[in-house]
Amino acid sequence: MHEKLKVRYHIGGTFPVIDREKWDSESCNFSCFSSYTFAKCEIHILDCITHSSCHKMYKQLFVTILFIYLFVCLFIFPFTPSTASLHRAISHGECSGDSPASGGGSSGGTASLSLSVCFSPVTRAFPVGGVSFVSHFSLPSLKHIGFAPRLRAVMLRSCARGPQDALRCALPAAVPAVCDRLRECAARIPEAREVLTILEKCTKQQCKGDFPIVVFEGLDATGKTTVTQAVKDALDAVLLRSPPACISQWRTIFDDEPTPIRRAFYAAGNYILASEIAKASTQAPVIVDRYWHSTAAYTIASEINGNVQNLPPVQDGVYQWPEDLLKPDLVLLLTVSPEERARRLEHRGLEKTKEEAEMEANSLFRQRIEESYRRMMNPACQEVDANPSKEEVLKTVLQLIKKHCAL
Ligand SMILES: Nc1ncnc2c1ncn2[C@@H]1O[C@H](COP(=O)(O)OP(=O)(O)O)[C@@H](O)[C@H]1O
Ligand SMILES: Nc1ccn([C@H]2C[C@H](O)[C@@H](COP(=O)(O)OP(=O)(O)O)O2)c(=O)n1
Repeated sequence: MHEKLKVRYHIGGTFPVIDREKWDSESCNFSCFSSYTFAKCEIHILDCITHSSCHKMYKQLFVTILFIYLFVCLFIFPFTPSTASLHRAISHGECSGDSPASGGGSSGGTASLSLSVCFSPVTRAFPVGGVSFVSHFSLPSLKHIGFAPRLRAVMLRSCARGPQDALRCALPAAVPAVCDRLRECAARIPEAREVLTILEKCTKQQCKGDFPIVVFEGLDATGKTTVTQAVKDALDAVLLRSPPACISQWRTIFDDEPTPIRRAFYAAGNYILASEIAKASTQAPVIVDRYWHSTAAYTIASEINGNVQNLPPVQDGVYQWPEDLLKPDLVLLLTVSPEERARRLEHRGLEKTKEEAEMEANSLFRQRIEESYRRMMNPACQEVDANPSKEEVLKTVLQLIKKHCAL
């Protein structure tokens, strides 16, 4: 009964109407993508109610009472939500921490934050447009769904409890979410402000040119650098890599940060890269070494523990390409056997990053990354067996590019 609802929110703007078919009209349950949207969902609910087909008088009366109610809650009750009190609200069932959204339930770390919608004695008394709202929030707890900016930080900490919630928080899959995350840490990490400035300049030009865009993905030492260089030479293409050069000097700083900040950096890198890709694709074919699929696959694999069964189910929203990010024409996933990869890593002899060391020690982590890559959608990855020699891999890859792209 829980439908996944991607909530778009516009604080202070015009509120979109919720598609009421997405609602479970019995209990008014819905799922939202992240704890960020928690407070804002309430706004949608209001909007939904005001746009419902209920009798005009009912509507006006309801809206008036609701605004009085909110006014009282926001200004009469002390507005000091604490992590502890929010936890209390959650554990008392006023909002539930997990749901069977996307079919995962709370098992295997696939639950997402779901809020049982909550409007009170007031809405309970008003069955509106056939939808009777279940009262889950008591009056005092309404202060937790206010509009103060600091509430968002509280929400973020408090609601990111299950692995799936942590995953949603860790993977900012749209420019506003990336910007928010960078802004949140900019006071502590000045480089975040620099990334933001570059990002804000870049998000405008996102229209691709006529030449194809081909992305190469895969674990470390699967041969991406080798093959992308060879393809660039063979096709006289432009070779770009993520994170792009203009921000890669700050990579070591962000690599030492907690996952949500670290991934916000890589996500920002993808959006910045997108504008470089767009520009380059007007001149020549573009070859890209890592892009969104890397950000998503590494985030998912590091936020979920255990074996691949614990990953969010196939078709889950985390595997979707962000709507506001320039799409490539083809994504090739290079895979090699663990033994061959180990041989190549040893042969390459570079110092291992913390993540690479973890990958060597933990083959499950490696498996989770590869499986996440395989589950990515729109565009999905086309797998390439990269075990053979460099020449053979290049030949296979060029054939695939010719087959899928207009060249
Ligand atoms: N097809 C291949 N066969 C054998 N060795 C390879 C092949 N492709 C790459 N290598 C070697 O494996 C190592 C890792 O390759 P690299 O291109 O740096 O991988 P990545 O960019 O994916 O980390 C390098 O030493 C490279 O020369
Ligand atoms: N678009 C990108 C690119 C890299 N990342 C992350 C994923 C991993 O944590 C590292 C891997 O980068 P690394 O430079 O080691 O990759 P190579 O195998 O050297 O090409 O960077 C990302 O999240 N998003």
